[in-house]
Amino acid sequence: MSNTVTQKMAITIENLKFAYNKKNLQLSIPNWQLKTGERIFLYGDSGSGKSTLLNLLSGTLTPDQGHIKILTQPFSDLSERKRDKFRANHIGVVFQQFNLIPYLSVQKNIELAVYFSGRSLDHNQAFIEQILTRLKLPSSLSKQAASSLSIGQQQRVAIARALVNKPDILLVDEPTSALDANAKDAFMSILLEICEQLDTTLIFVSHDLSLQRYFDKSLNIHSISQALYLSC
Ligand SMILES: Nc1ncnc2c1ncn2[C@@H]1O[C@H](COP(=O)(O)OP(=O)(O)OP(=O)(O)O)[C@@H](O)[C@H]1O
Repeated sequence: MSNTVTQKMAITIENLKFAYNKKNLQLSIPNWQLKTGERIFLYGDSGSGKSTLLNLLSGTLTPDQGHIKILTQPFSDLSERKRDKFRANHIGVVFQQFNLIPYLSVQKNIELAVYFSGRSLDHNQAFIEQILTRLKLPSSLSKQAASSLSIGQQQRVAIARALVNKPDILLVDEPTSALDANAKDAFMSILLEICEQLDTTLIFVSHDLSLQRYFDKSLNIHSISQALYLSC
C-alpha cells in the first residue's frame, strides 16, 4: 500500500524579495519549503543573506514582495501584533549575540519568553528546570545576572529561552563561534537531542562546515536565492 500521508510544511516561501534599501536587493527566493520536523544546516558566504533570511522567518523583518507561510499561518501578512504573538508561541530564535537582557537573572530572562507567549509561568516552571538541567546549567546560576555568565553559559541560556515554549520551529544563527571543539560537540548533541524530543523543525546557520555532520540535510543559501546584490 502506498504511503499517501503528505508531510505538513513548517515553512513555505513564495516569490520573496527583500532589500534593506531601495538600491540593493538582498534576497530573492522564488520558492522554498521546509517540512515539519526537518533539521537543516544553512550555510553560504559571508553577506549572502543567511541572517536576513532568519530575520524574515522570525518576522522581525517583513518581505517587500511575496509571502512567508509558517505552519498554517500566512505569517508575513499578519499584523505586527499577531506576528509577535505567533512568534512567541511557535518560533524560537537564538541570535548570534544571544540578545539576553544582561542585568536580568537567568531565570527572569527565560521567564520573559513565557510571559510574552501568554502562558502561565506556574505550568512552565517544571519544564524550565528540566531544560536548564538538560543544558547543564546548574540551578545555582538561575539567580545570577546573565552578564555574569561565561559565553558558553550565556549561549545555553539563550537556547533555554528559545525552547521554553516548546516551539514548532527553532532558528539558530551561528551560536558556536566562541566555543572550543569539545564544547561545540556537547552543545550540538544536546541541541539536536532536545529538538528531536520536541519534534522541532530546526534551521541552523553556521560558517563552521564541520557541524554539517549533525544534520541530515545541508543547504547553501545560493541554491534557493535567485539573485543577490551585496550592498555597498
Ligand atoms: N540592518 C541592515 N541594514 C542594511 N544592510 C544590511 C543590514 N543587515 C545586513 N545588511 C546587509 O545585507 C547583506 C546580507 O547580510 P546578512 O547578515 O544577512 O548576511 P549573512 O549571510 O548572515 O552574513 P554572515 O555570514 O557574515 O553573518 C549584507 O550585504 C549586509 O551588509
